Amino acid sequence: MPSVQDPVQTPQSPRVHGDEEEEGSDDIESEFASSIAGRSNIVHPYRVSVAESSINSWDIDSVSITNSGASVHFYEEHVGTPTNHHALVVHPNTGEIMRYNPLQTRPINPNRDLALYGYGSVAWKNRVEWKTKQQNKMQKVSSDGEGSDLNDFDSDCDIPRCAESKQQLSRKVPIPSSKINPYRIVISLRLAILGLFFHYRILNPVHDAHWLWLTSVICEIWFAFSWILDQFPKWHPIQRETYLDRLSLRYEKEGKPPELARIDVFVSTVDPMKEPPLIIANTVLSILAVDYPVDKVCCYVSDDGAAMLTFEALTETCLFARKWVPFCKKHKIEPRAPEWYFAQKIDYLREKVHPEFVRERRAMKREYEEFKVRINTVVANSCKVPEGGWSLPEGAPWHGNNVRDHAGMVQVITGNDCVMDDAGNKLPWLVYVSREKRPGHDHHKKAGALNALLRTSAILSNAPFVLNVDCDHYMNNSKALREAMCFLMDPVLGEKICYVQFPQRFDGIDQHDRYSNHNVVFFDINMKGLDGIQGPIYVGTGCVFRRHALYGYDAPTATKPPSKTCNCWPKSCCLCCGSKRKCSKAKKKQEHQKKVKCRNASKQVHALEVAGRETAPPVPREKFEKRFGQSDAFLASTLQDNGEGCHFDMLKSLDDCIHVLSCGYENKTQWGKEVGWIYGSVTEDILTGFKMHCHGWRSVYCMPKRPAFKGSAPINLTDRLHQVLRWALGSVEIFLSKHCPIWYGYRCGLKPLERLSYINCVIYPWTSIPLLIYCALPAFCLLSGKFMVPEQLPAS
Ligand SMILES: O=c1ccn([C@@H]2O[C@H](COP(=O)(O)OP(=O)(O)O[C@H]3O[C@H](CO)[C@@H](O)[C@H](O)[C@H]3O)[C@@H](O)[C@H]2O)c(=O)[nH]1
Ligand SMILES: [Mn+2]
Repeated sequence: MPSVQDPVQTPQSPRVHGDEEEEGSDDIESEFASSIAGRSNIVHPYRVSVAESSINSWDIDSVSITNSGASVHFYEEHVGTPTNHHALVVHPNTGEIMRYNPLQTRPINPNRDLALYGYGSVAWKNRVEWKTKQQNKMQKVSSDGEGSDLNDFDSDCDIPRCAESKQQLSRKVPIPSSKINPYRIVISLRLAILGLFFHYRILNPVHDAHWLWLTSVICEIWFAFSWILDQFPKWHPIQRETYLDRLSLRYEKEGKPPELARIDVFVSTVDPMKEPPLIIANTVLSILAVDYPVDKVCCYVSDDGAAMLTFEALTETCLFARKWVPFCKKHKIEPRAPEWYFAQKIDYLREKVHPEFVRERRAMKREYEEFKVRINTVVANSCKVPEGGWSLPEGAPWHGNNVRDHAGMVQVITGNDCVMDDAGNKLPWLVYVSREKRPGHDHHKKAGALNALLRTSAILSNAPFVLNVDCDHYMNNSKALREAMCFLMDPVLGEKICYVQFPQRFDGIDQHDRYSNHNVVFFDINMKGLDGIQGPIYVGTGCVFRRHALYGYDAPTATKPPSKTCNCWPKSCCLCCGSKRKCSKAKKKQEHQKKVKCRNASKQVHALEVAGRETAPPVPREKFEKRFGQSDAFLASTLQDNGEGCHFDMLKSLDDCIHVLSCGYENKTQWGKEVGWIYGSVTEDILTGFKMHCHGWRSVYCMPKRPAFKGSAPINLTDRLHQVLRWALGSVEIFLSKHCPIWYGYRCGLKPLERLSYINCVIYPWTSIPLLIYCALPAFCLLSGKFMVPEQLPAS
């Protein structure tokens, strides 16, 4: 029996603002009608198709038809079902109460060209037919023009360029000593005063109120300790500067295909009511329009809500991207999330903008308004879930009808040249993924979702780098990926870097930042300090990872041979070469590794790697399976040369994807323990970054002048308190787990000061206890008539 969802009670995803401006009405029906009038070529969702097709209709009849003209037109009476089986809904336009038959399933937009929904497990279209069509299309595709206008620098002369292309891609910018030294002096002074203070406190107990004195001293010691934990990692902050032009010179040589590394972008969403589709659409659009070679970017959206609304919104987004992406690239606009771009006011006269741009911008703004109307329509329609749930036009039910119990879904919405933009260029891949959910399984929230994406993307695109963003964090700087590559692709320093973290910046926060959403001390001071030690902690979004580090491998050690024998990534090097010869360097390394005491955190990795080298090929499969699970496709991908483009059989890959998305896949594997995002805390981000640092990796904090990502922060007190409480609980979970930085991972790659800062991260919620007690002490003093310091000062 399918679950019954009462459409009257289903909360509606908030409507987007701004779409009423142009149409002069706040009414969905009229928005819809006027947009139809303006754009006859757009296929619109349900309302019209309902009137046209009685088979797929909503079968809604009016209960109190007083003035039923419009509604009768839209909602047809269903005679087959008794009226007591009908559900009641309020008509969005007239406000009258309607009935509709909930037992009918309703397909997603049946009028749209089915190919636009892409290709995957939720596709109803004949797969073979689709494939042939795509192959024909692929043959017609001319080479793509992307990458030529990516950097605006002058083409002065070639010789300096050559020299420049060999230079480092980034550098540390020292913080002027005039700034940092006063800070250090103050810290030292405070430390000295603290010493004197405790000298006095400990040597002068209060004899008639010993417990009062002792409690207060314990609290004070705790405060001093947590202050030290907080200050010391800030001792040596650094800043960094990137050279995007050198990156381009090195990896985008004229006349050659760009050699920039491929990157998979992970966007996670869970609840379309809390994370409205328009927000996700903006994030996805900013990613699709990124300033990076198109065939090097794949965007994966993980939908833990398995919502057809999200899926539909993404297909709409993909349609709009065909116009939006060429516009962004032509005019090099920032940011590439339309909502925020159009929110910027441009003074055309003062900035002397070209009239053609003004015209195109206006036209694009209109397109965007219409896009918003379409998203609103999808949102409005999604509130009327029929009892049988959503269905696909061919009659099969939508897998996600039961959010807690459904099969995995993968749908490549754009990809394999399936969708070109209006300028005739390819669009980056956009893949919709919803992992399998079954009752009784622990799905591990965001970490579980990201691990599922990590496996799926390994099978489909297997890019060596992975960007992770929350669905409400759009890319504010279209060069953000290039910024990250200045570190990760640096020939000297790059190999040791596991991730590049960008600061979290937020829009829409009140002027005084009353809930401290900006977290200035953390993002502008602490993280810079950590960058001077071993690297910033991972904060869950706006972070570009090395896939290899996510697989739980150790950072390359200093004894690593300086040059690679093949064009592949460390560790898997020997495996993927398929060579049986054991070069002397490799032997030396093995011997060295035997001498090195096995690192606590990575015993299995070492075992696997050493075994892998000794017997390559074949790879010791059982060990691999114990670590990564049983998918052949996934195991093969871990050994693949990451520099290669992806060639795969779509049909076979989708089956493999469904396999790795299944909820039992991680059983008896190292996923969430040593591999991928680590489970065991709601702040999976801190834990995951911590494990990487324990493996000896370094991370980098990148703060481009134009903020790389911007997100939405909670702007009401309840949400903010919930968020802060969740973070604190996450820290407590880590503190009480085996991964507590106080005792975990000694004799591994974690530097002592970095450890201090992680200890600070997991210990801070406990400060609430001494704080509470300390605040209560004066009350006790009053009640007991005693005091916590001796009442007579010691005789001098
Ligand atoms: O079962 C789940 C739960 C959450 N998410 C996604 O996880 C992200 C973060 O969740 P949210 O509820 O927005 O948490 P916030 O407190 O706003 O997020 C901050 O804190 C989290 C925990 O430290 C980090 O993971 C985030 O990146 C960071 O932005 C969102 O994109 C969600 O869609 C899932 O995909 N599946
Ligand atoms: Mn969030």
